[in-house]
Amino acid sequence: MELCNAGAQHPLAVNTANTAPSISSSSESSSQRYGSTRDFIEQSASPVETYSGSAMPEKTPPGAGGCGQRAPLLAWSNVQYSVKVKNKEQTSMRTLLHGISGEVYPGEVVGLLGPSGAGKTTLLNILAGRIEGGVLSGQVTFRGRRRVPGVFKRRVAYVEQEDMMYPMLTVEETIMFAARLRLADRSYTQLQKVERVASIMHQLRLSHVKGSKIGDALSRGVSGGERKRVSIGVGLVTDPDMIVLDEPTSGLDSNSAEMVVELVRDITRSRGIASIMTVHQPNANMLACFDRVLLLSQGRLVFFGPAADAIDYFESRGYPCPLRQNPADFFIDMMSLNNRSPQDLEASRRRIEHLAQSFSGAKTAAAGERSLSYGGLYENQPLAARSPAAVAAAAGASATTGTASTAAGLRMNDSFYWGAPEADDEAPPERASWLFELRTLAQRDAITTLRHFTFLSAVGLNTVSVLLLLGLLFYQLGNEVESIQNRIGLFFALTLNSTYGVMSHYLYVYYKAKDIMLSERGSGSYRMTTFYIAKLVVYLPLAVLSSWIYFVGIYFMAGLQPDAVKVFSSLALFTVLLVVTLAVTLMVGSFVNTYDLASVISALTVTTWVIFGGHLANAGELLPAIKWMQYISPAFYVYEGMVNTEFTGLELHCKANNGLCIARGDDVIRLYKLDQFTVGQCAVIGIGMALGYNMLAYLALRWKAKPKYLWI
Ligand SMILES: Nc1ncnc2c1ncn2[C@@H]1O[C@H](COP(=O)(O)OP(=O)(O)OP(=O)(O)O)[C@@H](O)[C@H]1O
Repeated sequence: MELCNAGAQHPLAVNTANTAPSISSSSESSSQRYGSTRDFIEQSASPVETYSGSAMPEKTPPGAGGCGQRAPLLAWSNVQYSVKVKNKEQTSMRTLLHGISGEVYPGEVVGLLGPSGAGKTTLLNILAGRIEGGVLSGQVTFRGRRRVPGVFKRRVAYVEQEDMMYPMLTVEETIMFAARLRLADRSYTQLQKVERVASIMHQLRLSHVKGSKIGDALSRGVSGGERKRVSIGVGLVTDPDMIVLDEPTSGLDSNSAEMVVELVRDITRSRGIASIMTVHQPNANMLACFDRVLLLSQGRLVFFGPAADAIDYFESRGYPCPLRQNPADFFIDMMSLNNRSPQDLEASRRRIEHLAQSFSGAKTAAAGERSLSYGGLYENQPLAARSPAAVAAAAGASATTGTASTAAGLRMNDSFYWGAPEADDEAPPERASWLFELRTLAQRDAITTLRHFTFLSAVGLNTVSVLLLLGLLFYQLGNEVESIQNRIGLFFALTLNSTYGVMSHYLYVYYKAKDIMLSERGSGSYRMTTFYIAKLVVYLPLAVLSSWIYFVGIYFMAGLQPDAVKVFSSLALFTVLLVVTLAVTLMVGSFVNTYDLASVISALTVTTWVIFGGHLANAGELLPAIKWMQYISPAFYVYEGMVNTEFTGLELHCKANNGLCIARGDDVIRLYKLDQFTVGQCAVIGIGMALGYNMLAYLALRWKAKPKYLWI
């Protein structure tokens, strides 16, 4: 593939060198004085090491005849973003971005640089279609047209700062599952997916660790740099048009950080896609990987152009870069507020204001002289052709043909721009079939759950300890009248443990999975129905089997009625309670944003169920005002059903001298007022609750997980 833009002349180079005399006069001296730094940046843009694997096709922008008619892949103009902030008792709007414009071309890497709090992540999120809340204005176009959210999010890979991946999956499994979920099973064979994953691992230099686990703070896995590359690999499986990376180097040592940035540059060039990334403090090698840098300070655009030109530009504004200082550090110093003293703060404020206004002025001047630094004819040219002469010629041509441009210089409706809209441009890429997606998610959940050692240990420990504790506490109850209390107590203990046990274990794993889902959901990776049902498919058998083990064991250790119908009835009722509890766990987990709050709410829910479950207070003696709570407690129906099953037909032995004697189990049921519903009715109500709570859990998930991003 022909690479067009390496070391290209850029709009700002035109601005600084040709539109303002003061700049052009200083540019020569600056290149002499800072020749080494500038040369270094330009020369460090090393040739691209491409991978010629066939699994990832190269991109040819529609409507563009290769490099001859380049147009921005993504263009943004006058982007303004404000949020509501509370200051003591007053609420006011704070503007985080002030009318930012720019564009990124296929094959180009743009670095967003600026001091902390400059608005880099905010701008990146807006460009990636991931901004929530606040007031957003301006215009962003993708391939010359307004973004269609469903299409855009599947054509753009967003690599978050936090790597959201399952720590127990291997590198290969992580990328493979992403491929299986994001590539339609009708369009790609398994072999093609395997080839694509291999190609991505090769390109990202991950092949040697493909069998290593991702790992996390608790379990050792691949290194930070490798993990970041896996995140990038996950984004690449759909063969996106653009990669957006938020701080891909954060937390990495300089070697790993450089490698990540270099790989992004190589992939960008070799695949002809575009990349935008925020980087906190790049070293000179990393800076050299950016075709252009967008410098932000206090939400204002300070510079946008090749890094090498930024040195000239800063000098032309009276801020020369000291010899041998890392230019990125210099830019960030120049753009940072200096809080050391009120005077320093004021001086730094004035400097930032000056830089932002100068750049805005340079752009306006450039636009006035028709060199069109943003949008306009210029963008239809290959970057290499953007010499001042070429630009001037193009501007002249524009004048004669009367080409229209918008106020921001973007020619959104020009068919020359990206060619006529293609039918499939607006259609989201085909997705995996529902069943295939469910199978893949269930498989991934099964692997991650079964490899979750802490979780499995907790479940196993709970099963064994409950079996031993309750089995020994209620060992061989017999049929004496005293066994009434023990039988009732045993069913209460079983109800209590099944609910608390399931909630505490599954809420935790669900939160981990939900965090990853929310991140994957942003890319439209899969449907909510498949995500939810996969959870049930994996969690339910595990919860049921582990609980059955202690239930059956305790049943026979306690010597409850060994009648097969009674055993199965009690087991069925117990299972219904497990299903309802899991559904409520998923409902609370879906609805509540934080695990801490969810665990408090779920503990409160279970406690309420148990209090109104018919054991602690006589079911018939409750105040009418709170009696209804009994009827919304699944524990009440299951407890009543199990007590009914056990005591029906039970003959009890009364001691001769004991004045009080209840000889028939049926009388016990009446005494405790647990005869409001038959066993069958308890089961049906329990099943109804299971279905209802599952439905509510799914709706809560849909509602909470639905992205509420702002689009312009
Ligand atoms: N939703 C919000 N409400 C209020 N203030 C916000 C919100 N989002 C961001 N900010 C503020 O806007 C400014 C820019 O934030 P942003 O995260 O974009 O900066 P940044 O340049 O990425 O910083 P860093 O390099 O430290 O991550 C910061 O001062 C931040 O506190």
